[in-house]
Amino acid sequence: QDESYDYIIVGGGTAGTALATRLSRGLPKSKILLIEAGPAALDDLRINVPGLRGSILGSSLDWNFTTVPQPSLGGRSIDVNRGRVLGGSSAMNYLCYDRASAPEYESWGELGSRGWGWKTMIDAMTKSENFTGHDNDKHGFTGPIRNYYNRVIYPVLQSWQPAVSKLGVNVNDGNSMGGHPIGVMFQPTNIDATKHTRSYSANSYLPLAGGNLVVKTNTRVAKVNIIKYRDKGGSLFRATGVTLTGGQIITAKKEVILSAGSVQSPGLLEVSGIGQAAVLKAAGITPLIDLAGVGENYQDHIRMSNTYQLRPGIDSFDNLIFDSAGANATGEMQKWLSGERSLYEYTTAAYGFMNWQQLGVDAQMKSLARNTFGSSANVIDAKKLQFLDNPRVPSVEYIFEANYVGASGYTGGKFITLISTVMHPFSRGSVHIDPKDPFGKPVIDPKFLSNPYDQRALIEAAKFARRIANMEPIKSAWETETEPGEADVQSDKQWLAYAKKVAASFYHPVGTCSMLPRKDGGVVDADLHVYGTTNLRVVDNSIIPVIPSAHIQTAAYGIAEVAAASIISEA
Ligand SMILES: Cc1cc2nc3c(=O)[nH]c(=O)nc-3n(C[C@H](O)[C@H](O)[C@H](O)COP(=O)(O)OP(=O)(O)OC[C@H]3O[C@@H](n4cnc5c(N)ncnc54)[C@H](O)[C@@H]3O)c2cc1C
Repeated sequence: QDESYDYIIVGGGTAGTALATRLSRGLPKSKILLIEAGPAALDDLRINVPGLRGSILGSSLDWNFTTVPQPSLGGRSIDVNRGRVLGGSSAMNYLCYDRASAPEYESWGELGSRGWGWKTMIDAMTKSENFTGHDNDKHGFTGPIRNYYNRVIYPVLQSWQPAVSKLGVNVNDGNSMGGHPIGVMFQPTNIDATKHTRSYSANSYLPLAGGNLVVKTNTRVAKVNIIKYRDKGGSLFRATGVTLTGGQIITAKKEVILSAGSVQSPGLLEVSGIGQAAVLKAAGITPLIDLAGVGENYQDHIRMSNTYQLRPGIDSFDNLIFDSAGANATGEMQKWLSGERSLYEYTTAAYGFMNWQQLGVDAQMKSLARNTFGSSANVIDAKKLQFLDNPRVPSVEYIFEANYVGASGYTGGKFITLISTVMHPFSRGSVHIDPKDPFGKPVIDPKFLSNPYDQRALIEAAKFARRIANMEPIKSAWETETEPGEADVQSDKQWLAYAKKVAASFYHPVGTCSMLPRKDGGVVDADLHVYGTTNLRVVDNSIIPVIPSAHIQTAAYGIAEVAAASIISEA
């Protein structure tokens, strides 16, 4: 006999798990099903120990996607890691917990989605937050996701604010979470202050769920089942449920909600008959709704690193990552396991969010952007041009790490790394089903560095990172720039060649089921309903129309909170 539920949520990731929890509490009489392709891994130390962040990349808990070869990156294919586990990418991420500038969330409403904006998102993001600590910043204190400022800070990181501020950049400590991220600062991390474990959707939202939520793990949805029916206004489509990869059909009496993330929600729409007719036909799928935006508008942050070998006697986190069987690492792990203060609590702490004025290249970056995109008819390009005129909106992010995060591989020693990331690259790519294997890995083409602005932005950011590294007190901490190397890379031509060789994703794909008017490439409306359907929504980071200048887990939780409140109020 077929199973049936009121609401089916596809994807037990960051947003999906948060949404399922809230719906179960807000709609206690409804039966809710959350389906996750990966396992529950609530006791997995690689997830729970903050300092082991990154260690499930490439494992069976990672979907291990890659892009198609990127012509502007010398034909390299770039890894696209995504969590395949209950909690999704919130189980795999690097625990950076922050928010973008207010005008960026405001832009969602300005682009045509009524009700969305800074107020909506800050209320929702703080609803999901449970901050431990004292500062004057904007926080939530009663939500499920716990966070604090790292209590383990390597001494070398204390050189960050003094060095960067010598270049004229404002210090913004304890004041960057309320829509004003510009400056140099420490930021929080999503660690539970009581146990010093990662706080993520599976261990922080899900325990709050009601008994009316059923969670199926290790269960993959093949497609959404959709029927056509006639309404007074014409044809509309209705989701009746889902088909699992084994062929089982599960019925949804009220709604199906896709929360499979920016890389997989578009493909689920496509195999279900919603997307560009040409893409669907090539894969042998009968188009039901010809929706041009599905899988388009793929935006991601692009980054590169400058690495510096430390002088003898200056400590770093390296041996805890690269010599995890060594005496220091095993001793620190033992401390963590017995609840003592441990270096394995360390995560990213020191950040900088800057505009081009602060880097001293404002006029040239604006004119390059205008010359390249000034006549673009695309609304996202136009919004990014506006951001360049607003000094509140960061164009570059820096992370200052007390360990090696380079491209050529760790070969021993102690390091600091400056990671430079472009916040609003103009490259917009796509993700679609593979016509030869529609249920297999998607075809991902972010079009990284495919325009002169993005190229220039990355190299100006990395050049400024070198200037920072050469300011005291950072300069006294290191003896050699190992990547890219001052002897090898000096001219802009050399910087660009190096960027093409090493640039990578910062794991923030968005936009592939954008919340925009349909005419502008939208896939969902302001209620997150897929255009042409009555009861099929997308609730995850794929709906974000313009990539924000932040790490984006807070947005995923915020989107889930907004969606939950609206679904509950409509029921
Ligand atoms: C390596 C890495 C590091 C990151 N670091 C940070 C950071 O430090 N700070 C930050 O803010 N953000 C970070 N991010 C980004 C952030 O974590 C993600 O943007 C966010 O978690 C995405 O949430 P989501 O709900 O959109 O998707 P996800 O959390 O990825 O959830 C999608 C879920 O759907 C499941 N799924 C997919 N297809 C199916 C199917 N057919 N059937 C059933 N289930 C399915 C997946 O297994 C997954 O669990 C990082 C991301 C990665 C990958």
